[in-house]
Amino acid sequence: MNTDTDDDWSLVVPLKPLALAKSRLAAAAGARLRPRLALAFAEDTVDAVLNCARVRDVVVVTDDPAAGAALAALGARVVPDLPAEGLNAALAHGVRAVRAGRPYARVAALNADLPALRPAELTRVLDAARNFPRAFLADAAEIGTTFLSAGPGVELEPAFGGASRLRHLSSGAVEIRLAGVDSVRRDVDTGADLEEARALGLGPRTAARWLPVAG
Ligand SMILES: Nc1nc2c(ncn2[C@@H]2O[C@H](COP(=O)(O)OP(=O)(O)OP(=O)(O)O)[C@@H](O)[C@H]2O)c(=O)[nH]1
Ligand SMILES: C=C(OP(=O)(O)O)C(=O)O
Repeated sequence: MNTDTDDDWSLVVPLKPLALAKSRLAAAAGARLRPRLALAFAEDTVDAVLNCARVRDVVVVTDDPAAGAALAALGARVVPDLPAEGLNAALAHGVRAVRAGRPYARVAALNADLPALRPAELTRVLDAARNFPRAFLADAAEIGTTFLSAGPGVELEPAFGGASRLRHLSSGAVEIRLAGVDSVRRDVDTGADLEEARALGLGPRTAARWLPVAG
C-alpha cells in the first residue's frame, strides 16, 4: 500500500467573505477598515504559514474573489467554499481537496485571524502535534481553538466555533500544552485582541493598517 506520508504538513485555512468576516471588530475598526483588516490578518497568517519549515502547502477555503487572488499570489492554493454550510464543513472540504491528491497527507486546520503568527512557533506546534493522531491548540482565551491536526489516515473531525476547546477535548483530540507559542494562539476577534497581537508583533500587512494611537 502506498501511504505517501512524509514529515511535511498541508495546512487548511478557512476564510469567510471579507464583507462578513470579523464582525466583532466593527466597533473598534469601523465599517471601512474591518474588511481590510480581515484580509490583512489572512495575508499575514498565510505568509507566516508558507514560511514555516514544516509546511508543504496551504489550502485556503474561501468564496471571496479578492482575498482568494491575494492569497493565491502569496502561494496558497484557493478552493471555493461549500454553499452556506459553515466553518466545519469548509474545513472538511479543504482536507478532502488536499487528500484527493495525497490520501495520507498530514493535515491541520488553522484560523485566518492570527496576524502575529511566527513561523518558528508554528513549527513547534506541528512538531508536538506529530506525536498524536489528532491534536489541537486552544486560543489565547482558553475557550476556543486556533489549530487542529490529523495524522495520516485520520479524519480531522473539526468542531470549531465558540467554545470549541472542550468539544475538541471530548472528541479525543490531544491538547497541546506548550509555552512560547503565543503567536499561534492569539486569534483576533476584537480591538482588545488586536492590541494583544500588536504586543506580540504584528505581521507587516496588519501593522500597516492598524496604526498605534499617537500620544
Ligand atoms: N471558509 C469559511 N471560513 C469560515 C466560515 N466561518 C468562519 N470562517 C473562518 O474561520 C475562522 C474563525 O472564525 P471566527 O473567528 O469566528 O471569524 P469570523 O467569523 O470572521 O469573526 P466574527 O464575524 O466576529 O464571528 C476565520 O478564519 C474565519 O474567516 C465559513 O463559513 N467558511
Ligand atoms: C471558531 C472559533 O473561534 P471564534 O470564537 O473566534 O469564533 C473557535 O475557537 O472554534
